[in-house]
Amino acid sequence: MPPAQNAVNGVSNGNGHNNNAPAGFQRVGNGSAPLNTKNPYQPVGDFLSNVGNFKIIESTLREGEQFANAFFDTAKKIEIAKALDDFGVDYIELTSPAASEQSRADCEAICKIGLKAKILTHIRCHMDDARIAVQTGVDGVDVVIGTSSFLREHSHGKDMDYIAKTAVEVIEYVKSHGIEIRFSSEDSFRSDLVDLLSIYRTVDKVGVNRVGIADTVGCASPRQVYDLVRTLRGVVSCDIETHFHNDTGCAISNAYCALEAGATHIDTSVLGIGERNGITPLGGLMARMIVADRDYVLSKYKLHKLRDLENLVAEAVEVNIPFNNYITGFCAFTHKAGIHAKAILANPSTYEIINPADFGLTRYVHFASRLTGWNAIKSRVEQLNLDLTDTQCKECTARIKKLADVRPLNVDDVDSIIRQFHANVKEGAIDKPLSIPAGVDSIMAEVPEEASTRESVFKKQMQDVNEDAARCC
Ligand SMILES: CC(=O)SCCNC(=O)CCNC(=O)[C@H](O)C(C)(C)COP(=O)(O)OP(=O)(O)OC[C@H]1O[C@@H](n2cnc3c(N)ncnc32)[C@H](O)[C@@H]1OP(=O)(O)O
Ligand SMILES: O=C(O)CCC(=O)C(=O)O
Ligand SMILES: [Zn+2]
Repeated sequence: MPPAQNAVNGVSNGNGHNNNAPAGFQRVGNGSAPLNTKNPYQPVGDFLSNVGNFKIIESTLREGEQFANAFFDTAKKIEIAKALDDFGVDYIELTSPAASEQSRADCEAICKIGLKAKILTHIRCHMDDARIAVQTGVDGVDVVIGTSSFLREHSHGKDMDYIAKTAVEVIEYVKSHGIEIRFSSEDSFRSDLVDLLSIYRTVDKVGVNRVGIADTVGCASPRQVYDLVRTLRGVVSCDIETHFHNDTGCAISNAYCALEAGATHIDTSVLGIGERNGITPLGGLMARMIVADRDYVLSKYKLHKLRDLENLVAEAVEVNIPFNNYITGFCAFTHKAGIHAKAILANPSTYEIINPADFGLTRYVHFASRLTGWNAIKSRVEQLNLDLTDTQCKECTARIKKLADVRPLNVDDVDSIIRQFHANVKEGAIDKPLSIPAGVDSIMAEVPEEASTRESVFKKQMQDVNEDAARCC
């Protein structure tokens, strides 16, 4: 193992977890955390908060199928359902069996696999859909109907009295088949609050298992979410599910605020795929929640399967994983600036709130740039099993930076400078000018201006780092 790995792995956070979490990091919400330990990242919590006790309704096979690029054949749906189940999601939501003959057949097929996760299907608030749904073998039915004036007028044309009457009919019918039932108002945040609370109270009284709040157009802010969920928590006794679109970039924070306010279930999809730019991504939610309650998240979800799960779905819908994706983006755990690199090598908690190892991933120190510093270069020198004094490392770093001021470098360039510098030192010829490493010119010639190509060049460099076993830890 290269010395730099020891340097990083040897750090203790002093809280009894070998997790590189900030000192004093403590679990909250389970009654086991010492009350006198203050954790600055501790969620704002009270007895209604479910930040440390939530369930995931995974909707890649329902909301995700509404993503513009999605087409899942039966085999792919089964593969994704099994992967989600293996990851540990609590529920898997499937497209309405009323959508098409194949949707119905696929729903039945997935119900027969015998997964641990409960299987749900998602239908309109209509007896015709309910009749089809209960025949599929699902564990639960998610019923939805728009309650905002936009949707009441332009989508289904029904008033609140009709909605309440039909909702009660559908709920009682589904319940009579011994199947779990959820009632949700579509476009909840643009609906009248009195209408909303009234319909939720009605369905709660007839024994619905969950009510759902949906930010269908992605307009809600975290504070609005908190307020609505907290108000609803005081009105119904059943569970509260929430569903957040990401049009204005709040899907993860809204999910988190919903849990703080007392919601019990969060809808997700892998990579956030769904209508328009989608909903709360499963991986992003995991990133948020592991910071809030690491023990709970690790006890429920196989986080090291996240990358494969995302790759599976990304391939199925023919998209790339974004470079800045939560957790699995190619530079999510790469540290570049010298100040960061030095501190990371001393203790990863300095610049990381999430431990990549929790997700089976690795952190990297990027040292082939003019922003590098002698500590990063020293670590690389040690990885290369060379011996240079600190003063020599500083001199070598100065030479690397000089070249990096002129052109982009890759790992081979830096290694070549280090090796040549080392050879000169051993020859006693430290002042000998370094020749420009072979290949730099041709590498430069291959680097066009577009950021996307730069990303792929950097990606390749990071792969090289990986292959060279130059991992930080
Ligand atoms: C916000 C969301 O993502 S909700 C979930 C969206 N999911 C889907 O739409 C599933 C895929 N959809 C489909 O396959 C089709 O739209 C079907 C089978 C559901 C309906 O198809 P069609 O009968 O051809 O109707 P179409 O799609 O053109 O219009 C929607 C119909 O549902 C009605 N409707 C819309 N929402 C609801 C609702 N929540 N509850 C009851 N009826 C509704 C509309 O009034 C309209 O019926 P109408 O044409 O008789 O007025
Ligand atoms: O059923 C729900 O709660 C959500 C439906 C949906 O996808 C939405 O409103 O965006
Ligand atoms: Zn949605």
